[in-house]
Amino acid sequence: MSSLLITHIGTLIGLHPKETLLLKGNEMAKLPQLQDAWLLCEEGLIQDYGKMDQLPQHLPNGVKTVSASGGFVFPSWCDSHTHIVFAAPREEEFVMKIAGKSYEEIAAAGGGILNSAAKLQLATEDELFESASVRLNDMIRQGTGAVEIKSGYGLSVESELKMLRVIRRLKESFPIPVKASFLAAHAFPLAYKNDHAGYISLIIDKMLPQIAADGLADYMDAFCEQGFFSVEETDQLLNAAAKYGLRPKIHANQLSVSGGVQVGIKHQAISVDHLEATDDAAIAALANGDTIATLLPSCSFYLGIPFANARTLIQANVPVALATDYNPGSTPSGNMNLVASLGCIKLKMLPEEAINACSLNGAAAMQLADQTGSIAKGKRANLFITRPMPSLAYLPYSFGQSQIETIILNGQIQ
Ligand SMILES: N=CN[C@@H](CCC(=O)O)C(=O)O
Ligand SMILES: [Zn+2]
Repeated sequence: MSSLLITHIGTLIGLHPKETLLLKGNEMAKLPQLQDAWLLCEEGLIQDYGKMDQLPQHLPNGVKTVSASGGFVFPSWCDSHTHIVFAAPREEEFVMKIAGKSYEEIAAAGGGILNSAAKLQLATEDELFESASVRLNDMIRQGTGAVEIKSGYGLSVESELKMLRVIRRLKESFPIPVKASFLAAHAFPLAYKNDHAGYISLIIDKMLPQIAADGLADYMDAFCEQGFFSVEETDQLLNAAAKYGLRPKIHANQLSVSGGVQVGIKHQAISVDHLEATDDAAIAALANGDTIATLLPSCSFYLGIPFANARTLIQANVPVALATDYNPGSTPSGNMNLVASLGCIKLKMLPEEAINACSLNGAAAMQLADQTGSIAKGKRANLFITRPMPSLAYLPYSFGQSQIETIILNGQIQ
């Protein structure tokens, strides 16, 4: 693999020590930087960096040089919560929402997750791979350099496995780390509307053993929410997943206080995600722990539901990550730049906090913080170069616009 030297970096962002794998509390506002810098990538990894006035005399043979022309260099965004494998968009529900229908009302009318599941059953693996690839390429162009993708629009043995095989193919085909979460417990399929125990058994007895045997999932997910999966059902599912070594990353407290946070922590969840409806008991359960609160502000924005209380979580010394939740129903957007902006504008996070939440803590929410999410020697060289900007805050301030000029993955310009 070739070497790449980036010169004339206005500001190099995110220089956390390599051993820093998770940020909480006051640490979240610390984002070490270096001005007037260079950075050298070799064999796909960050080899070294320093000040421009100390540019090394001896560089690797055949090194390619690119000037950042005074722009900032950031570690790539780490998007730790997405549902980008789906068969069709749902813009008809967008129009229903404009006309005043709630997310729950649309789901009850046969829309929502079941609508996506019906369409996914008819799609081939190739079709799903092609459409998810277009989405993932768009996300990469917007600065994402690591991603988690969930199943959950299959809701049958065959279709859940189909989704997970598509995610595996994305893993094998794209130059960024991809993690897979198994989310058959996303909604009860129509056939099991009145037989919840039957669907839970299907997941535990038929899906999990095959998925584990084929190594198709890294994590277990469940939508723990009124009208979806109860705390008891989630508990049962997470117990079963633990037998296969699958740790949880779960949907908790999105539409109501569901008890999802506590059941997630009981099972050593890597992250509990959403938390738009979080109460004091959930914050107390998370306080000072290592379970990451993954907040999804573009979902709140799109659905018009409350925004999670990031400030209280940070004050309670909880590690906070931000992710897109890219999916056809509640968040048809995979733009992490917008997520960083909404983190600042709506969650009142400082730019440094939002950027850490979109990078290092996002990586931690996929157990990838040892290889990506910050600029450290030996880490994967997944980076982006921005236009020259007056300050760090300018990136989230200029919401809805991209400042990104160049994407570098594994030390190679894309
Ligand atoms: N809340 C559950 N799952 C998704 C939405 C899925 C859908 O509406 O298709 C979410 O995270 O928002
Ligand atoms: Zn989700």
